[in-house]
Amino acid sequence: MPSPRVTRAANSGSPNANGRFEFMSLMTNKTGASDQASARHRPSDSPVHRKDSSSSQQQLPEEDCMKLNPSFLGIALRSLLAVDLWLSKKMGVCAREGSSWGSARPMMKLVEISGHGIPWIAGTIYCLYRTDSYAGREVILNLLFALLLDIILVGIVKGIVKRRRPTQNRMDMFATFSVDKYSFPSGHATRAAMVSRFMLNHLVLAVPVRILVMLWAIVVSLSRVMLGRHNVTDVLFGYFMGHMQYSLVEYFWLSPNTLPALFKI
Ligand SMILES: CC(C)=CCC/C(C)=C/CC/C(C)=C/COP(=O)(O)O
Repeated sequence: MPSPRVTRAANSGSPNANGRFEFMSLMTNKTGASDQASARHRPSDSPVHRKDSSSSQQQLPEEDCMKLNPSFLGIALRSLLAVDLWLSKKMGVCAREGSSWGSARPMMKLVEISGHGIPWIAGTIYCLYRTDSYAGREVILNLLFALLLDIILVGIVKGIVKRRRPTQNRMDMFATFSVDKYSFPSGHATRAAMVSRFMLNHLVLAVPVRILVMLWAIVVSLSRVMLGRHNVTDVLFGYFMGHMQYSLVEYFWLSPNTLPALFKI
């Protein structure tokens, strides 16, 4: 004889202490535990597929987790974004002449020019023209390839992401493309990371010069946030992307065999 509790639940469909309807336990009693497990996996028996499941209380815990995860990710991303904006604003100490480190703004703009694409590309073409050694020409040609690749890849990502520059930024940068109204990723950070790694791996440099090259890359990247041009995440991603670009250049290294005409001296 069924217990009064089960009979009442079967008739009324009222929820138990867990908010789960008692007819679930009734099904277990009739068919056994293994049947309950298989019933869970039958789409037609699943609360999600049941036409009359108007209440979200009927959903199984696993499904609740699947629903909560995206919102958890959303909250995490929104929190990261809030920290990013707050930190970037705090670090933008040279964003204006009147900012706390406003007097350092002209020096930061010189650092900005030192990582700009035009001096790097023009300087590399000049060195390519002046170099008469075979090995030197190979290295410089690959540096030129790296710089052009950097401009293209950064332009593509900026055009896809379309993240606006921080509100504290003054758009007074020299020689920009239309995509440079966007801030993600920082083109200066990608270039600084890529060029510094390139120089450290392909030029024979004394230790103090190697340290200077590393410091230059870090200062150029840091200056993007200090000038208010970028958020911290734009620069961090840019630095990472610069390293990835360097690996790409190594992979597709142009040799005298690939471009023989350019190596005729
Ligand atoms: C030969 C050639 C196509 C040169 C173009 C060089 C050029 C105008 C690069 C843009 C450099 C720039 C302003 C990048 C923006 O850097 P962010 O760090 O502000 O993203």
